[in-house]
Amino acid sequence: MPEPNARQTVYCILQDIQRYDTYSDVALNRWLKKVELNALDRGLVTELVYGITRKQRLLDALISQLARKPLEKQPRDLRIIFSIGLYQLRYLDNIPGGTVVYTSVELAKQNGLQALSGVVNGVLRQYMRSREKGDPLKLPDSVPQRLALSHSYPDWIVEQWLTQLPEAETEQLCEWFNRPPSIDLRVNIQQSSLEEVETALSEQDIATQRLPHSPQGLRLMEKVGALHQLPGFEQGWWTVQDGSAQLVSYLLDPQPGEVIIDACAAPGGKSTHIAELMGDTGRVIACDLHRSRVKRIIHNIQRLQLTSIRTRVDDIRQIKDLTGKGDRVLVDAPCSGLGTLHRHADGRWRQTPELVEELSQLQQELLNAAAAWVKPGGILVYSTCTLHPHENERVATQFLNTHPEWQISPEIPSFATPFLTPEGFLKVWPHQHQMDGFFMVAFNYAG
Ligand SMILES: C[S@@+](CC[C@H](N)C(=O)[O-])C[C@H]1O[C@@H](n2cnc3c(N)ncnc32)[C@H](O)[C@@H]1O
Repeated sequence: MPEPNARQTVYCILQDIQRYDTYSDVALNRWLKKVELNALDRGLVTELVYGITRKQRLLDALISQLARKPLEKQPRDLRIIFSIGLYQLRYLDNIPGGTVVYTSVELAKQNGLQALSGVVNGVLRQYMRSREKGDPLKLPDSVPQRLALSHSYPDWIVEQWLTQLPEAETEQLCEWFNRPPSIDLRVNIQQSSLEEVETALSEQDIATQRLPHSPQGLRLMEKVGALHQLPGFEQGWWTVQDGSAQLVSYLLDPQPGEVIIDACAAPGGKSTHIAELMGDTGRVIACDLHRSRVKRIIHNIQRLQLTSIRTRVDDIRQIKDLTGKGDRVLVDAPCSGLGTLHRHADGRWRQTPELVEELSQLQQELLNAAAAWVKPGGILVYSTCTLHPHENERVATQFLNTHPEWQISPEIPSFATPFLTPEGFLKVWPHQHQMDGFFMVAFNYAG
């Protein structure tokens, strides 16, 4: 392998992603551990890998428009070099065009594409020339395709959003998910307080802002390095959890001494929040299908020094002994993650309408199974971090249609008003509320 520098590292990472379908974060972390780069170069590698992964559709369209041969007739590794060059020219204003062309041509020479280095030079220079007359990217007329291409999403995702939002808002949402994600903390009120965490962070010059809807929430206002090195992490003063995910436990509203069952609990973000809200009294039963993921719950419980949570590895559809045992039950279901696309650079390319339908079926089964665990008079909360109605509104409506003894809880907590839909569900839209996309609903058992 040629000498590792930032762009060569990006090339190797994108090759791994392309050849072995590796997740972008997995490939990035593996390579960043392997090569020695300074902080500036690590930042550039991260920006290029995530940025190119997100913008691959747009970059492919540019390559097809600028190169003589269609994309599928070019060597696969050439696409990587074009992408690295074009992404820098289009999005990284601080890197001079000449540097981008030179380093891209060098990449071609060093990676067995010597014969094509002239093509790399030609395509990148052509992009720079045509940009002087306007955007070289040609866009289709149809609204969904235009939005999908110009913000680099698959058509079906944008088409889906357009069924729920006006065009201008859909565009805002597309832009929102292309921005770097913010990081929110949830303060563990058993071990610390908002004020204590704010002070400890500000002593290290880390600015925070309180979250308007989450009483335990703080947003980090600038980029920080390794989160586990921040003050209070080892002592269990806080957990990383987005503001919208924090709302779920408030909707569940657990009371001290109650029995709460968290049906899909790993890695324990909501189970631990529930235990904190109950003052670590009563019992939280945290179930999950995967043993490896349950280990992560246990790890989090230990760090947060909570004693009221018991874990259980099981497919919740097979569990019989919890029937009628829960005062409140949470189903934070596995989902397509379409509300957290800003956190997963390849999320938009990995999901498909078919997978959404499979998930919708599974979600229905999980909700039906967990409903049997609620005591008469109890509460059942269903939540997801997706914005697809087939995983949200449709699952909830189908549940109500097939379970006449359940209704949407008529008591709407005051924090919930901004998110309330006409049907009585709560939906957090990122471009409106500046948080991850989330769906949640509380049901009352009247039986
Ligand atoms: C969205 S995640 C839960 C996140 C968690 N509530 C939190 O806040 O940290 C969904 C979880 O459902 C689990 N799961 C999927 N199918 C399941 C099943 N049949 N039974 C139990 N858990 C399941 C997955 O392993 C995954 O950990």
